[in-house]
Order: sequence, then C-alpha cells, then structure tokens
Amino acid sequence: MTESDNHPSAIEQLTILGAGAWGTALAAISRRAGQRVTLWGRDAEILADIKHVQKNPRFLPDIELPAGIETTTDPWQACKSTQAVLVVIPSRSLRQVCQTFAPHLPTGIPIVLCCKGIEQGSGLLMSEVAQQELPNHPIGALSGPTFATEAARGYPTAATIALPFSEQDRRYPANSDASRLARALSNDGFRPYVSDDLVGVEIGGAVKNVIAIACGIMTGAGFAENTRAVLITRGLEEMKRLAQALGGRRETLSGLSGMGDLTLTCSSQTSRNMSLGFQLGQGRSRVDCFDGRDVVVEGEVNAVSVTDLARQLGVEMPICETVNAVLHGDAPLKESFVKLWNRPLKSESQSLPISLE
Ligand SMILES: NC(=O)c1ccc[n+]([C@@H]2O[C@H](COP(=O)([O-])OP(=O)(O)OC[C@H]3O[C@@H](n4cnc5c(N)ncnc54)[C@H](O)[C@@H]3O)[C@@H](O)[C@H]2O)c1
Ligand SMILES: O=P(O)(O)OC[C@H](O)CO
Repeated sequence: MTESDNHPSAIEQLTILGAGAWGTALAAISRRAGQRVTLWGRDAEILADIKHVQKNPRFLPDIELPAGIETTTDPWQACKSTQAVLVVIPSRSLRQVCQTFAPHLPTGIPIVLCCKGIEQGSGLLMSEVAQQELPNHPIGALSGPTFATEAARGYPTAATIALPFSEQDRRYPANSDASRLARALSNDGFRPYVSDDLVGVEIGGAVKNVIAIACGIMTGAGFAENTRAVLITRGLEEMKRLAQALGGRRETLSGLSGMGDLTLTCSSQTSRNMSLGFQLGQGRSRVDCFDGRDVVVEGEVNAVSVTDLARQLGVEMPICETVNAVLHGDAPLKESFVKLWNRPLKSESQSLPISLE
C-alpha cells in the first residue's frame, strides 16, 4: 500500500446530468462545497439563465443560485474532465441517459444516481440499470429527505451516499468513493452520510413516493394525523421487507433515505407525490390530475414497478398494492384504503408471525 493508495485524490470537478429542480439544487450544493461544476441539460435557455443570471425560473423560481455553475447541452463537453457524475433525471429516462453518456465518461469514475425509482418492466433497481449500461464504473446512489427548493436555498439538509464497499474500502473506509463524494458535497448546509447498503438506500427512495401518495389520498379524503402516522409506520415496514428480500439491510431503512425521506414526503404538500394523492383524495379525477402535468411524480409510475417487484418476490406490501390499484386500476379511492383496516388482524412484529383470526 503506497501513500497515494491511502490518500486518493479529492474530487474537485463534478458533472450533473439533468437541470430540473433537484439537478439544479445539487449543482448549487456542489458549488457551495467548492466544486467546479458542469450542469448538463437539454434546454439551452434554462442553462443560459443558470449560468448568466444564477436562476432556474422554470424549475426553481425565485431561488438565487451560486455563481460559477458551468452549463452545457453537449455530453462530451459535460464529461471531458470530470471526476464524478451525479445523474438527476426521472427514473424512466435513466437507461437512455446512461446510453447517451457511456461513450463520453472518463474510465472508472463513480456514477451517483439521484433519481428514485425501479425500472418498469424489468423490475431493476436504478443501480442495476446503470450497471448494465455502464459496466466499467462504480455505481452509487444519493438519497434522503431533500426537497430541492430548500436544499437549493442552503437550508440545513442531510442525505445518504451509498456505494458498495470493496475489500480495500473496508480497510480504508475514508478512501472509499462514497467518502470522497461525501467530502466533495459537504458544506455548511449539506451533510452527506455514507453507506455501503445500496439496495437499502435505493428501496427507501423508490417506495416512499408510493406511500406519500397514500398519505395524500387519505388526507385529501378528510382523514387526519392518526391515519398518516399509521401509513408512515406500516409503509416503513413495507420498505424494510422489500429491501430485505433484495439483500438490503432493514436498519438502513431507519436512516435518512428511509424513515427520513418517508416522513418528509408524507408530511408536506411541497411533495409532488403527497400533493397528487391529496388532489385525488379531494375528488379530482385521475384524468384531471395526470393530463398536461409536466412535473415528475415518481410514485405514480413506481406504484406499478414496486407492486410488480413485490409480487415477484412474494413480499406483502398492502399499502403500495392499494395505491397501484386506485391509480392504475378501477379500485374506488376511499373505500380501497379503508379496506386496509379490515384485513385479518396479526402481530405487529415480523419476528412473531401470528394471525389472530
Ligand atoms: N425535486 C426534488 O425535491 C427531488 C429531491 C430528491 C430526489 N429527486 C429525484 O430526482 C429525480 C429528478 O427529479 P426533479 O425534481 O429534478 O425533476 P424535474 O421535473 O424538476 O426535472 C427533470 C429534469 O430531467 C430532464 N429530463 C427528463 N427526461 C430526460 C431525458 N430523457 N434526457 C435528459 N433529460 C431529461 C427534464 O428536462 C428536467 O430538466 C426524480 O427521480 C426525483 O424523485 C427530486
Ligand atoms: O416532491 P417529491 O414527492 O418528488 O419528493 C421530493 C424528494 O424526493 C424528497 O426527498
């Protein structure tokens, strides 16, 4: 082991793919952490505003961004001297964006996925999709309770960065890609924690959006705090079961990317998922809520992929099943959720598997 093996170079240059709300917020966080940042997006007009007037009026109106964020629409330009890439586009576009960028990425640099979802059809985690398309890169995830509007303003926020640890990382954890990325993003308003449980971290992010839709529906339908607390607590149990079935650790779901993000998203209509559920619960029609909407509501598409994956693995996820049935089937809204209360009684703990019927 040489001195430089012990102290791999710090990350000083980052590329962010996706100039929506969270991509722009992460560019601001990275700049405040002292990084040289290139933000790649598709819309030249938005990028020009970010670079020249420090604003993203389309996705983060009224928020002052730090100066010095470089922008481009050119994948090669975005990647030419980068040391790490954060991917911040909707989950349904991940495979295509990885394919576009594969020829331009410097060999071996870490790729951190900041989108929350499971691929429809394949049931693959975002990291599995990226691994297929970018087999020569370490793939990780950044996830946690992070409303873009607050993080972009510099309000104190924390998240988890997960990358699988190699044998070498276990001996020198501070040198791992996760640790280097955490140092690269850390600033007065943003505190990244590290984890080696990529599956646990990704499942938290994908499932919490579906549970938030359930909370929104029940709140919109006129129920209140008791109901929300039940959905959060039992929703957390659903996340833990799915993570465990995929080889993740239940304890990870008690952290920022699980309980933290679930609580945030289920508690506020700043959440697009909670807000969609709320409107449905208040009686707005599905067509009305879905048509013409151009913001990402990951829980809507991921209700299908989460439910399909749970069925495949034989994991019981009744709240997610119900969200899927009301969003994508004909199930009546309020009655379907009330039915959750009429299921056979049972023990609360997974380690005491008794039915009381
Ligand atoms: N907004 C938040 O508070 C927040 C926080 C944490 C995580 N996330 C996650 O980050 C991901 C992105 O969310 P967002 O809030 O930034 O969404 P957004 O709707 O604000 O922006 C999405 C961006 O992706 C771009 N995009 C869409 N499809 C693309 C494609 N095929 N190729 C290139 N660019 C494409 C859009 O042009 C847009 O710039 C989601 O998975 C979301 O769950 C969001
Ligand atoms: O607005 P939402 O519901 O997509 O939630 C945004 C983030 O995922 C919160 O951590």
